[in-house]
Amino acid sequence: MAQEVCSLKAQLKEQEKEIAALKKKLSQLEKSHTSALELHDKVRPLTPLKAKLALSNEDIMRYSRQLLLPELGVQGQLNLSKTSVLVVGCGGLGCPLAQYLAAAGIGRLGLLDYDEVELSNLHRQVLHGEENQGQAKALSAANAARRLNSTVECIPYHLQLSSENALQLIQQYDIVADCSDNVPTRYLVNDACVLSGKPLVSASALRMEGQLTVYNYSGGPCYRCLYPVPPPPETVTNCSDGGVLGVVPGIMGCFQALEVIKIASGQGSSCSQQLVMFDAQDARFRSIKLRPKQAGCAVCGENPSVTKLVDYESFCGSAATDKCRKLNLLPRDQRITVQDYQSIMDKAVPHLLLDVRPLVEVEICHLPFSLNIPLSSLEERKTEHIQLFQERISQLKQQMAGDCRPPVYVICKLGNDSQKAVQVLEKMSGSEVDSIMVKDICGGLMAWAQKIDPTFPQY
Ligand SMILES: Nc1ncnc2c1ncn2[C@@H]1O[C@H](COP(=O)(O)OP(=O)(O)OP(=O)(O)O)[C@@H](O)[C@H]1O
Repeated sequence: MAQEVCSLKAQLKEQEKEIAALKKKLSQLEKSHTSALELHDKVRPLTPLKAKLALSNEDIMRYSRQLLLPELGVQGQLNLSKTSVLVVGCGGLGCPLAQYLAAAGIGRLGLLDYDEVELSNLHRQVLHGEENQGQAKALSAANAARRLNSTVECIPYHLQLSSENALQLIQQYDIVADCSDNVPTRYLVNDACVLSGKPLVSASALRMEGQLTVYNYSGGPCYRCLYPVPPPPETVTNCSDGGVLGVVPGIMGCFQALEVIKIASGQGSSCSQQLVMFDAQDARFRSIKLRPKQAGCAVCGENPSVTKLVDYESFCGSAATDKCRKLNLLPRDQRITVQDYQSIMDKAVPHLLLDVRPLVEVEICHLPFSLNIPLSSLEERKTEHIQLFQERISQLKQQMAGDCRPPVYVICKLGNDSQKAVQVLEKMSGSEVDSIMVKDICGGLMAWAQKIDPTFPQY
């Protein structure tokens, strides 16, 4: 009895400790979530930004190292303090951009993003920390910018920029920075900037490369002058498909901040009608002259056909929130679900599992006993890969000891490349390779991770 009481008391003590730790964590979380900034979930009119007539002693101390530059000086700093900038997207580009604009003393910073912070963002979205996971990116970025410089007015917008709100929002700012990652948003921001007469500092980053230009500024072209027609959605790669080294958007976001600061302070940008390209592999910047403003441009030309914002998702054939595009290339009977494949595995039905991802992804994770032949090798009919495939099919045939066609199940990350691989193999079946029965596994390894094996890594 006494022993039982002792053990219960010990358990109680342990639980009290856990409760105290949880209370501490809760209060820290509450503090970080309510830290002074009001999160805007719709567009409201802003009061005009007050122009500073002179720098305070504190301003002089804070900005002394940049005030010493003849290119900036006191007037340039005062100009910065009366400029407002809207940052569209608080991700890989938006974070470094907002950080340097806040540090440099921009007057007002609108930080807009519909998304929340995730663990896979942290390698490049440097204003967010581990404790911000699940928090609105706009709020997390605004809190971080304010910690850096509390004299900057930061306005977090937790909303998606759309045809309904873009003009009202953009009209309230002096300069717009496009830090988004999708084609419909690029057209939307461009058109809204042209219709409101605002300069647009635009950048992008993918893998080991980045690009930057300034649109709709000092008589230069707009995005539509260069790209009148959107690219087919299936040709567009984003960071979650193609990957990106965190430093690359870091460099491009800093470059955007530089151009914004030059425009805001009155020095002007030399990136209008110039495309700057950064190659991280060669550590090289190159600059090419772009075509000038086009008289026939649909939005900034002489007789524009776009005089108000349109439906950009229909125009581009993709949505701004499409994190991963799902293609539907095959009929239902050529596809199986991850549950079907699990039962094939459980019943030990003889088959070949073909993983068509690039080797770099297979090294991150793969299912056991899969054969890796990247889609590109199949498309190019790489001899050594085709031979390897043939060998595995012959082994499978021997194992099956019948005259039916050996089943091949094709898998990739999301179920898009696997469908393309099925189409390639279908064409090869019976002529270039032995006759096979080939099917795609719907949703790929990410569906496997979500529906079958929660311990399988999601990347
Ligand atoms: N129309 C839009 N309105 C508001 N925010 C947008 C819009 N389009 C894109 N964004 C935001 O722009 C940011 C772009 O950041 P980034 O390119 O680093 O991609 P990400 O979506 O965070 O990353 P990942 O693709 O790895 O999930 C994202 O946070 C995204 O939510």
